[in-house]
Amino acid sequence: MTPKGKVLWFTGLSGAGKTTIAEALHAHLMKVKCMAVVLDGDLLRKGLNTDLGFSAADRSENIRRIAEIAKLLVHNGIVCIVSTISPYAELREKAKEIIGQELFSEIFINAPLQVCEERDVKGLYGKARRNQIASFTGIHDDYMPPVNPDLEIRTDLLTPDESVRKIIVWFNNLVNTGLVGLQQIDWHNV
Ligand SMILES: Nc1ncnc2c1ncn2[C@@H]1O[C@H](COP(=O)(O)OS(=O)(=O)O)[C@@H](OP(=O)(O)O)[C@H]1O
Ligand SMILES: Nc1ncnc2c1ncn2[C@@H]1O[C@H](COP(=O)(O)OP(=O)(O)O)[C@@H](O)[C@H]1O
Repeated sequence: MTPKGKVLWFTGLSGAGKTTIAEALHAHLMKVKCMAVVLDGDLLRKGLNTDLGFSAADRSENIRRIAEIAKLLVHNGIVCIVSTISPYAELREKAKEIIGQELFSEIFINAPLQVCEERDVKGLYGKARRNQIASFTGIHDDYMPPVNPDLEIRTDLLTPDESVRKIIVWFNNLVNTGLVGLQQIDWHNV
């Protein structure tokens, strides 16, 4: 079968669990010899997207660039785990258009704002509440939850392990029904 990858597009508030789940899922996929990469918005903003801030226009450009990279990767049969807030429905629609509907799955990493704020992994919610950072998603800027995501993970109700397991079960089902053809690494024949 021709390998066809998949873009697993994680969306959710800061602190919802996107990075934690993306890294664990990536580790699992590599363990089972499936070529996978993580594109993390926060990390890309330190390099490729260092010129961008958090205005609506900059978030849109951020998502456009990430979607273009994901498109290149997925067309080479690579599973691409995208981990960005991508707060507006129109941004996620645009990403889906760039990548192509059948290669794109939207995964809502969902925890209520109050839970994310209590976690405050990076201290950013505290800073946002003190107005030390502007346009913070959930505080001064909107987050529009997906209406009909392909999968929703409630990280306030599940442990990180349970969350990753739920995605793996769902993903394995896509593979078994032929909707994803994996690019497997055969280290013995490289
Ligand atoms: N104003 C504001 N709003 C939201 N997030 C902020 C902001 N300033 C900095 N950060 C940090 O940037 C990370 C989000 O980057 P993204 O590229 O995912 O954002 S977006 O999709 O373009 O909206 C986000 O990372 P995560 O916490 O991993 O989601 C934050 O750590
Ligand atoms: N089910 C879960 N899935 C992922 N993270 C969880 C879960 N339950 C609690 N957490 C915790 O929530 C925090 C999420 O942080 P992080 O992954 O950086 O979020 P994000 O990338 O969305 O900003 C971590 O401290 C993680 O241990």
